[in-house]
Amino acid sequence: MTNLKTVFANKKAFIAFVVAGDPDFAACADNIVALAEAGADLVEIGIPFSDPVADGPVIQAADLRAFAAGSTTAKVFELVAAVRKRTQVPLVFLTYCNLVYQYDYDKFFTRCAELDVAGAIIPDLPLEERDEVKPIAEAHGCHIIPLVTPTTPPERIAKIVANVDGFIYVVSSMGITGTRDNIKTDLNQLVANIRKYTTTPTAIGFGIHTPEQAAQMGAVADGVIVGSAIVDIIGQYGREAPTHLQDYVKAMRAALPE
Ligand SMILES: O=P(O)(O)OC[C@@H](O)[C@@H](O)c1c[nH]c2ccccc12
Repeated sequence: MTNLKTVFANKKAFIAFVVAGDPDFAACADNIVALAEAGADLVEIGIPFSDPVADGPVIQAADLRAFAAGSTTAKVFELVAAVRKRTQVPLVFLTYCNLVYQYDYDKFFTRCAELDVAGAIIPDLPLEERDEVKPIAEAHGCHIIPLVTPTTPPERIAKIVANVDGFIYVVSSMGITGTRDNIKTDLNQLVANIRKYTTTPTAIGFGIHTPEQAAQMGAVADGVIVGSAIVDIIGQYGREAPTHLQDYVKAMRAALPE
């Protein structure tokens, strides 16, 4: 099983997000391989969900393309199996609570372990319910990646990051996913608050799309996460997406601090 520590070892991490099955399963596998080859250190695979409450229009549209291509959780696991024949890039899932619950926690993380998926980001899993699933994930060697937002109070940050490894997802801004030109949160302060309680790496996501932002956010945290900008390239270029994705990832990676 991939140790997520390696993702952050001796470098800032570039983390790319795609929606599984967007625009179809074959193209999605090619896109993930292209992202990995261009230097993405970790790929977040979104499992399409009918009510993606934290997602903006770009990712919602990708979910719809994936559903039109016949996406189901079982097919997403098949996609990962196909991807695993082509790349060993570290992978995590991003999806919502109900989907994992419905698939069955133990079955879900058993499959993850078999396919070397290092964990899951579940944005609607509250801290209060985390113990329902975290021990099961960990029994399979998988991480539950927690999220900290600009309004999370310090006492709650302490609880959220306790006994967590993998990484901490630092949400840059309130609201939903989507590119933003202005990120106003004091992320130095937010990351400093997190680092008071843990040495687990941090990665900032939500809104990041330009090399300038990658440079700025990469100076604050241990990694940056880009979703909507990548999904937008996939939506725009279809089958031609891989070369465009590679150019984009190379430019973003090059902008990250050493
Ligand atoms: O799309 P953005 O603004 O680049 O943000 C990253 C994001 O797409 C990815 O991590 C993500 C997709 N869906 C989410 C739901 C909640 C939190 C994070 C996510």
